[in-house]
Amino acid sequence: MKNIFLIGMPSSGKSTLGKRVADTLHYRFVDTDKLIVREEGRSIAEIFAESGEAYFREAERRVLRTIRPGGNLVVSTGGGMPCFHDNMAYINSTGVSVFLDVPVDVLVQRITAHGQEDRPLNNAADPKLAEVLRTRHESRLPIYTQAHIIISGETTEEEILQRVGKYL
Ligand SMILES: Nc1ncnc2c1ncn2[C@@H]1O[C@H](COP(=O)(O)OP(=O)(O)OP(=O)(O)O)[C@@H](O)[C@H]1O
Ligand SMILES: O=C(O)C1=C[C@@H](O)[C@@H](O)[C@H](O)C1
Ligand SMILES: [Mg+2]
Repeated sequence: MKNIFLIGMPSSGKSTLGKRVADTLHYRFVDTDKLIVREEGRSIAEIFAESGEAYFREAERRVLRTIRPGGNLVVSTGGGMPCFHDNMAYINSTGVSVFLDVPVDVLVQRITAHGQEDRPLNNAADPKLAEVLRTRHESRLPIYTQAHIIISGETTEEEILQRVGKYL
């Protein structure tokens, strides 16, 4: 039994699909953004504004290291988590990683449609949102593509289950 980590850009569906995969497999579900918010007693936007991004990235590093191999967990990571410290190496040694590679145009549509008030680095009101996301996607790809499994395009819970099953 292995942990399953979902990684990818903001709004790629890590939290939504991660919960569904966990329910189907009867695994526990962990969302690292939510763990940090609970631990800190404040929103991600507040953490960034009051303590800065470096503080948030350190909290991510710490929370990630509470996850041990073989925990039967589905972990939805924060969008930037794999790209800081040596988090991607830790993820890959602690479970199976799945990169949800959703096109940036789709991310923009989702963020604009649903609003993401608590996401300081992808603000729906930013007129340059598409440009910002495109640049970030490109710079993060070398890390995201270290995942064991890469699923390109909009995906489903079934596809994730099938690809993980085949990989294992
Ligand atoms: N496969 C999908 N098809 C259509 N909409 C989706 C899909 N997955 C997620 N969404 C929608 O996109 C939005 C963002 O999804 P979600 O919160 O799961 O992304 P995330 O990767 O966890 O983002 P973040 O990094 O900001 O936490 C939600 O409103 C969700 O309903
Ligand atoms: O892409 C990012 O760097 C982020 C994504 C979110 O999940 C949050 O972890 C936070 O808003 C930062
Ligand atoms: Mg999420």
